[in-house]
Amino acid sequence: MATDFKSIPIIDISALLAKCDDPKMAEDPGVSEVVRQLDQACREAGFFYVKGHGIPDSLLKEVKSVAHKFFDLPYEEKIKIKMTAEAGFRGYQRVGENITKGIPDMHEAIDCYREVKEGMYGSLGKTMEGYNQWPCSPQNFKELMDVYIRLCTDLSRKIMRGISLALTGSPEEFEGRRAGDAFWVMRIIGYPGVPTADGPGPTNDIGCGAHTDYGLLTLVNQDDDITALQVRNLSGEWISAPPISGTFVCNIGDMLKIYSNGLYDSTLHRVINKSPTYRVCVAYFYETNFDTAVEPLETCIQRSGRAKKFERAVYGEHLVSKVLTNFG
Ligand SMILES: N=C(N)NCCCC[C@H](N)C(=O)O
Ligand SMILES: O=C(O)CCC(=O)C(=O)O
Ligand SMILES: [Fe+2]
Repeated sequence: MATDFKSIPIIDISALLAKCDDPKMAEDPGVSEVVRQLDQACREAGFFYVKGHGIPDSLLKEVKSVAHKFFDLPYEEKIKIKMTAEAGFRGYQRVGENITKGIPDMHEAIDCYREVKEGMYGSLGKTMEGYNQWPCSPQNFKELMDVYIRLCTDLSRKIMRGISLALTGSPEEFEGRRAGDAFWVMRIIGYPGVPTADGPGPTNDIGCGAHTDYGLLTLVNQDDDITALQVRNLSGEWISAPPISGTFVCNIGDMLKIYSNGLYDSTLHRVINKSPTYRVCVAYFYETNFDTAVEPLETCIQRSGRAKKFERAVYGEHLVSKVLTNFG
């Protein structure tokens, strides 16, 4: 459950990463300290920054820089990779195309998903079947994103081992049939700056309306210098998550809320770019296996000292229902 947090904690996870695949990791004092901080942040805010994550700052910056270059291209160029239902909702969407709670979001984006081959998940996976669409320009776009996705997947798996220890005492609860074959989503997002006297700008200022994320854990790589991401605390105040160079902003998704029986919540957040400058964010979403049925973990039911709070949900069904409402 979220509390009345006023700021979002920063966690140095290097000690966790160092021992992450060691069978005795749970006994390591450095790991235990990271796990304690993860648990506190997840209970209090559902949001935290991570540093000491091992992904080079130069890569974080390059990913945002190619995103800027893509969004700078003329519309005719960007629309060459237009998102369509036939492509499994992969590709470019223009400003206002994504809908949150009935209101068009003032962002444009490229949506990417783990590949879903024909028939892979039967009728459950049909909507998401397709291949990612990559722009020809900037030239190294796909190669760079492939590397980035691989590193984010590995990092998320390791953070989830820490979260698993915090919730259950075992590092492995989110492996195997739960998330051993993790589905992932990546959104490369651009938020126009506020209108200026001499040019067109967005028609409202909500870059992305209040929402929760869908899966287990999100890694947000946001532009330096613009504060736009806001997180809602228990009293309904919006707390800013300003950029901290070299870090990821991490947050909990709906599937982890269910697994934890509400010990951790998928916190509401939104994006408002009030600056005159165009803002880019690359959000990586680490999810369960596509066809996994998610339900509260027994240890979490016990620890939360109450009955099962959520019904089982199939991640793929949750994703598909979101995608279909996002794009009407
Ligand atoms: N894959 C994720 N988490 N995407 C987040 C997008 C949030 C906005 C979307 N229209 C919504 O209402 O969910
Ligand atoms: O732009 C951001 O900082 C966050 C975007 C976000 O919340 C999302 O895409 O789910
Ligand atoms: Fe989000």
